[in-house]
Amino acid sequence: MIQSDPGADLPDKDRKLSTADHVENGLSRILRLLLQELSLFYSRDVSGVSLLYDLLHSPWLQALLKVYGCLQEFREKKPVPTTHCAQQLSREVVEQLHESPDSLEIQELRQILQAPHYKALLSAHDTVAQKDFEPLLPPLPDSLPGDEEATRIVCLVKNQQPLGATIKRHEITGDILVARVIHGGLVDRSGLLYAGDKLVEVNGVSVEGLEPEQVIHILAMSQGTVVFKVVPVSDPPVSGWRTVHVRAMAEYRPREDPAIPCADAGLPFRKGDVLQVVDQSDALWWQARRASEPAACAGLIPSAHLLRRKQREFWWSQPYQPHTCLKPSICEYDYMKIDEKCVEADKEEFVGYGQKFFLAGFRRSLRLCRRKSHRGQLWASLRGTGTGGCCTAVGTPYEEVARYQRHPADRHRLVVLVGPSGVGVNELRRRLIEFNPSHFQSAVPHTTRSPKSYEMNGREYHYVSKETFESLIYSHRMLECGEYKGHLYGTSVDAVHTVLDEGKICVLDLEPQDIQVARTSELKPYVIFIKPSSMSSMKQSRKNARIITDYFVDMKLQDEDLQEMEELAQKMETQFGQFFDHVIVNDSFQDACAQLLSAIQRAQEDPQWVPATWISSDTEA
Ligand SMILES: Nc1ncnc2c1ncn2[C@@H]1O[C@H](COP(=O)(O)OP(=O)(O)OP(=O)(O)O)[C@@H](O)[C@H]1O
Repeated sequence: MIQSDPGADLPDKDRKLSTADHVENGLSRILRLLLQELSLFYSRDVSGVSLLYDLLHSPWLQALLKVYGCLQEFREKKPVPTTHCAQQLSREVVEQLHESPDSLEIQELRQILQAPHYKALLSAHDTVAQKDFEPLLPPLPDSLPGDEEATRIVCLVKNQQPLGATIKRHEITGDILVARVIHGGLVDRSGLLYAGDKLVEVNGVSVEGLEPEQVIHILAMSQGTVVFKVVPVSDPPVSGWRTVHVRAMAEYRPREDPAIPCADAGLPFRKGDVLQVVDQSDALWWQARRASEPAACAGLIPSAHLLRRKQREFWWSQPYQPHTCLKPSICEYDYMKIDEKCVEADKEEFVGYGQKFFLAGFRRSLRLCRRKSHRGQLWASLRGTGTGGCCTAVGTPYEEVARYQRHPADRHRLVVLVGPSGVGVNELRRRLIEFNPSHFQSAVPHTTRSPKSYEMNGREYHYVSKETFESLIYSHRMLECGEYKGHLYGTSVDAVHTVLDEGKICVLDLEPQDIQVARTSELKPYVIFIKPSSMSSMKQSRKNARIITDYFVDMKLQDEDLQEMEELAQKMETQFGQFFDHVIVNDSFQDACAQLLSAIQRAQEDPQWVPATWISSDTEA
């Protein structure tokens, strides 16, 4: 039917037409011929042909092809305008029509020629014909004083957003200068003002001798278009900064900072927020936006140096407080006393998938040793944290981060659960492992106490000598450790590796002050904070809950315990929130379990922000 050469099968007459006219109306012609051929099939009722016939016959396609044909024709002809002054010609015609005898046709023609859209059409025609695309600038005056500074007039149309620039007064000259241009703001997007430009006038008002606040007032009062007269800076700053992503390890509230150059331009952030730093050209104030809002206008944040200084000042201004943020345990009540047997006798076996599984790392002695405020001199001295607790008061304010997505062939990331005592960390971890023991597992802890008759080395614990245990601490192979009833207990990095090397996901619970020890490129931990729900719903959901303390097991939760749990959770978040990758509120068990499962899946499969050093050490390795 249709060949690549459309004229090949045509009779001679048509062939001639086809070559002669193909520029003029090629496609319409092909369509017409196609329709002719289709009409044969159409009359024979061949299936699908009617659809094609109707489509090709449709008026819109015909009109489109006509437009296409005309455009092609004019493209070939390269038309030149008959006149460059169609408007003038039209005016003359209208005048002459006034003098002509009146008739309906003349009235109609006059109306057409005087209609605004027709006049606009002729105006556009003349502009194109005269190639008049540039605005005409007035000629420069002949006698320009030699010392006159070149000025620039900048017009900006204000919308609801701020202009996105700050100004300052030059200390010596008193000039009002643009101090900084905020990335992504109106001024930045206009590309017309730069840091260092000198303001001469704002909306026709001279700014000479004015204070920056007075200039701001003029700007605030102006509506719509703002006109600046500026002396441009001789070398506009070139933005050559590499954009970096950082995790805020501290909190910042610009409204409460009297030192910020412009509180409105400040970007508030909380611990753990990931920020994209777009400008570090100023030693004190950087520009950043939230990583989750890449299109947003940037805001001012203190530089790392400045924030560290602020942290130090704040720290010294605080009255001395013993580190009460991590209480050893919940209050004691007169329930069943712990004896040596119940300390060790947690439910550690279960049957799942037709197999018998053993739950290591759930023993009460291990959990109790974690809570002891006295965590051993050796551990404390190696960690440099005294008795543990609020060690991160002054540290790196921003941690550089990068996107990391685990390769399916790589070892799984360690999953760390953290939460105040009694919130349900243990129960959630136990349920997770019972849900799929071939996928989730806990690490087998170490202890210096001797094994009981029914225990097996490497099952309940790795039983080691005190010397071996201490050498593990010295060589930084212990993730956590504590002392209980004169024995050392702890979890080693190697025990975690054993689980990971089996292709499983290792799920640990750690005290928050131990998270930093686990934060290595080797383990790439994903930290989930388990948070208590509101007091009222906890009172409902925890009616049958039982907790253990330093002295009692199966203690019923009282209102004071719930209150204490809530306070402790707040303290943990305030102090260690920067390390939490995810937060789960443990209200209903079912929901919390489902959230835990999906968070772990995301951690292992989706891209996540991790410290940049984890990635660089991977690349170097
Ligand atoms: N969402 C929940 N709804 C009802 N009960 C819960 C919920 N979460 C936990 N519990 C119950 O609360 C009690 C304490 O839980 P769990 O032992 O897991 O706390 P924990 O955070 O591990 O603290 P600890 O380390 O002190 O044991 C248990 O009896 C548990 O069954």
